[in-house]
Amino acid sequence: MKNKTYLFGASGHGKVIVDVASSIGVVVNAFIDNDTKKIKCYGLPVLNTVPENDGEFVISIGNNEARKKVAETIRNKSFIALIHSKAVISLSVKINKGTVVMAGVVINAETVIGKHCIINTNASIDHECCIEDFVHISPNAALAGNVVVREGTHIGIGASVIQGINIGKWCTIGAGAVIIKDVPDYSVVVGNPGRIIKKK
Ligand SMILES: CC(=O)SCCNC(=O)CCNC(=O)[C@H](O)C(C)(C)COP(=O)(O)OP(=O)(O)OC[C@H]1O[C@@H](n2cnc3c(N)ncnc32)[C@H](O)[C@@H]1OP(=O)(O)O
Repeated sequence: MKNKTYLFGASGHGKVIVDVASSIGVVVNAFIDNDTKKIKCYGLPVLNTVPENDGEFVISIGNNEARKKVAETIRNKSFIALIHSKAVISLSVKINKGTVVMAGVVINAETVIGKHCIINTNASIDHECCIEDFVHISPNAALAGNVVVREGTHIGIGASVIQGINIGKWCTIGAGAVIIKDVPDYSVVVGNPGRIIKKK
């Protein structure tokens, strides 16, 4: 019997993941959510407990810290990556479990994407980048070659990062920022050129 597929997090982001799954013929059976008021989402049932039986899971929570907490809570489950049929990904790219790749994404040669990442609509990640676990690359963000993004960092919508840059862990890069220098851990950076406005 075919394994069931569950999305943890009945959210707008979850709806987009349902569409990603559908583009590659994967049927999502249900959402799971701690909010007992949620009964249906995007036409699918919302369960309030994690099914005991076997199944394949994706955590459909946009917030990186929250996604990591859930991943630690249900770490014994089997996670799958979901990649939209209209993403263009080099055969030399490695994408780890729990990660979702939306429509229009391009990922070039020898890039490695960690676990439970979100590579959002139309993001462009060039050659030999290293994207660690729980990172979110927002829609229309562009990373040039050899960029490293450490755990839990959020690259905002439309941000650009020049080649060879290292961005630390649990940073937020603001919408539209242009990153031309390395960014230390826990920084919030905005503007062109990017400047640190605070630490988390
Ligand atoms: C499918 C999806 O929805 S994916 C989601 C995509 N979402 C994003 O990319 C959101 C990215 N988030 C941002 O850009 C946010 O503005 C953040 C995280 C950078 C800052 O948010 P906050 O911490 O709430 O900061 P706040 O709004 O108080 O702004 C602080 C200062 O930075 C400025 N600022 C905030 N964001 C930006 C930005 N993106 N570019 C330039 N300046 C900015 C503000 O104008 C303000 O300046 P001031 O002090 O001179 O008034």
